[in-house]
Amino acid sequence: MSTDADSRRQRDYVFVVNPNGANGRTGQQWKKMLPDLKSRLGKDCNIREALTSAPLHGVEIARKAVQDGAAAVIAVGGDGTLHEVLSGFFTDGKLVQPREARPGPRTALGLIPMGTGSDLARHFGWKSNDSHEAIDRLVKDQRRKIDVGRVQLPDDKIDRYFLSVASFHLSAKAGHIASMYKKFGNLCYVIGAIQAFMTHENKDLRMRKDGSQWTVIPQVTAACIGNSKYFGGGMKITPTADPFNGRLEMVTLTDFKWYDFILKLHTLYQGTHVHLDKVTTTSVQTLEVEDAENKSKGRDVYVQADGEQLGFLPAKFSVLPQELDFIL
Ligand SMILES: Nc1ncnc2c1ncn2[C@@H]1O[C@H](COP(=O)(O)OP(=O)(O)OP(=O)(O)O)[C@@H](O)[C@H]1O
Repeated sequence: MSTDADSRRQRDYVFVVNPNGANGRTGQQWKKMLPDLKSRLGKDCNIREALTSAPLHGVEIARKAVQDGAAAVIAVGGDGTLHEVLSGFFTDGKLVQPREARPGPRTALGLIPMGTGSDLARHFGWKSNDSHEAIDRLVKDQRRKIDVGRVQLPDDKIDRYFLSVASFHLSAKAGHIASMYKKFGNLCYVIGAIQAFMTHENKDLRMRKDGSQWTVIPQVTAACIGNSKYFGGGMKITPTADPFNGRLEMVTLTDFKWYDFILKLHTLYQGTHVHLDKVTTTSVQTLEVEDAENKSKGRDVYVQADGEQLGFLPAKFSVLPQELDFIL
């Protein structure tokens, strides 16, 4: 039997805000939008505000909210904040359960996009930094089960999940460098790519797709595993990825030289790079990857997901099909 306390808790909407996102703009915009949010949503649910105090704090806040039986946990910030909140929903590849069984739908994930890149918002055609549009979505509360990508690294401290794109080698190193230049807005991704290329070497990597035979892929420049289409602040890197089809789209760039990037950069933004000779595409449910030259100790092939640097190969990528209620 449900109690008054249960039904109140079911209506908790927990907003996980990164006050330092987008160079501090997220915190300012959040303060501005709060009165509108309270007046449009506050009648039907309890608005709980939780500001992150450091990287990875968002994982903890989200996990506790799911365990407490919140109706929704909403990431307020960029793809990095969304990545943390999403990762709080899972442990060991399974959805975290509420401490006490309760009636009603499971906790849903929502997003108010206010980051630098906001690549997941781009996939859905949502505007970044448009609080009115974001509140509309929360008020309508249309939920759909979305696929969730998972990345497992032997050394990573936490379980990692992604909704946009995970990748390794040049793209991941570029993303890592870009994160240090967020004050330049979307230009940070160009700076990241140029700097990463200066010390980059294409590498032979061993890969195993969907549990089949291991194969060496020679001279890999970068490989991207997309649950949705965009990364790097608007590059349409996995142009046919669909977060509702139960699979991940993999795009591998091999044997790229520095001048290929200059000549072909525009194709990455248009999504037409998949037609180039040095690019292959496939769809996967799991992918295991290791450095063919230096199987266990190599710390030079970077791995990222949703723009967050996670560590280095070896890594395993997989999809949890239609696992999570997402507010569209
Ligand atoms: N309170 C905090 N102080 C410092 N860093 C934080 C804090 N909370 C979260 N972070 C870190 O800030 C990073 C970036 O956050 P976020 O994604 O919200 O903004 P962004 O980088 O500007 O946007 P995008 O990821 O869309 O480009 C994440 O790596 C996250 O771990």
